[in-house]
Amino acid sequence: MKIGLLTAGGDCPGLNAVIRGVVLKGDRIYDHEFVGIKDGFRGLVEDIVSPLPRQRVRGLSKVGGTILGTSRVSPITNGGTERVKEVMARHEIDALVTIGGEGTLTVARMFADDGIPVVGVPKTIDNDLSATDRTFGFDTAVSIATESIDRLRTTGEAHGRCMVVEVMGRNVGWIALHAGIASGAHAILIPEVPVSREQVCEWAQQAQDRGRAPVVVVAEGFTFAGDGTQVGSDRTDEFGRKLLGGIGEQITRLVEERTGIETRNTTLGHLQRGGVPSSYDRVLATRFGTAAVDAVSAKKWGTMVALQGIDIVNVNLRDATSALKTVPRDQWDEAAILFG
Ligand SMILES: Nc1ncnc2c1ncn2[C@@H]1O[C@H](COP(=O)(O)OP(=O)(O)O)[C@@H](O)[C@H]1O
Ligand SMILES: O=P(O)(O)OC[C@H]1O[C@](O)(COP(=O)(O)O)[C@@H](O)[C@@H]1O
Ligand SMILES: [Mg+2]
Repeated sequence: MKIGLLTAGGDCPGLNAVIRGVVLKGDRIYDHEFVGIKDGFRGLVEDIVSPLPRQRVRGLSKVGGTILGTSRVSPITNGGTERVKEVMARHEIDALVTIGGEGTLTVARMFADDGIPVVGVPKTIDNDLSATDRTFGFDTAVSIATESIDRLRTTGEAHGRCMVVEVMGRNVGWIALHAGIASGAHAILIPEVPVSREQVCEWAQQAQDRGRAPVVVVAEGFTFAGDGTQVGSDRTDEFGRKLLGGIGEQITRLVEERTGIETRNTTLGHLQRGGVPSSYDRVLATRFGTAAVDAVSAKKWGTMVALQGIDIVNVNLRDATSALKTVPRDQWDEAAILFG
């Protein structure tokens, strides 16, 4: 079989490990041939396809980013599945492995519905995909955020300041929750649980009153109770979504104005996505890659590889994309007992 690989959406530590896993097992066990599709769906509609022999994936499991490049170009609004079928036919591609988050996998589902042979691999630092217990990239992002918060705490303590840390998480607060718990934050603010301005200031004040330098971790998609609108700029990504960012700065000013505690904001941004994947993410990504090529070989079209417990399984793309995996309220409540 000739198999086309692409990575789409925001990049994520572990993408290269998946590519390596697919190609190595596909070459050694099934004698498949591989091609790389450049920059996600852009390469599929603009016909940018090149050979992906096993020599190209050497030593890749520890390399950040993606050798294939990524983008947020939509194939649906750029020629649709007819164009995709045309490019696949020109290169005699029998099947696709699409590696991406909920957006990419939604597109993969549309492809499968239209008869394109496709298997999905879930990726996201946000950990917001249903039907898989974990996605690779999340562990790395949480480690980077935790280490950063630990560092911010010591400088905050030296100056007696409140430190606000904005982490990624457009729709869900998994990174904020895990990094916040790991680093002992005094408040963790996530999109799933709007909180009032008064409550945030009260937590900061309580920590200060106990002689601590307050640490507030906020996911970029958090909104104050009653506000509803996420903070971002008027710029949009390639898919037209507002670029988020700025809630950390808003909280910083709020806490300083209302409590008088000197406060600083740090936005971690793309530091959370760059660089080498953790060993956990390398292992998960490699397992996903080798399972994906098994699924292709077994013609399990319209499915996605997933982690359930300690097993890698195949799930229907429809189940994986029907709802986002948000932080359950009781998990946030568990952490909130220690706030302030
Ligand atoms: N419902 C949709 N209809 C058409 N294209 C979509 C849809 N959802 C996602 N896409 C395309 O897939 C791309 C990847 O999705 P995105 O959410 O950006 O990344 P991720 O796959 O990481 O979630 C989007 O930028 C967009 O071009
Ligand atoms: O700066 P970019 O590339 O637009 O990405 C920002 C987004 O990437 C993410 O980390 C991951 O989003 P996707 O998984 O949808 O790519 C979001 O939390 C964040 O809003
Ligand atoms: Mg997405």
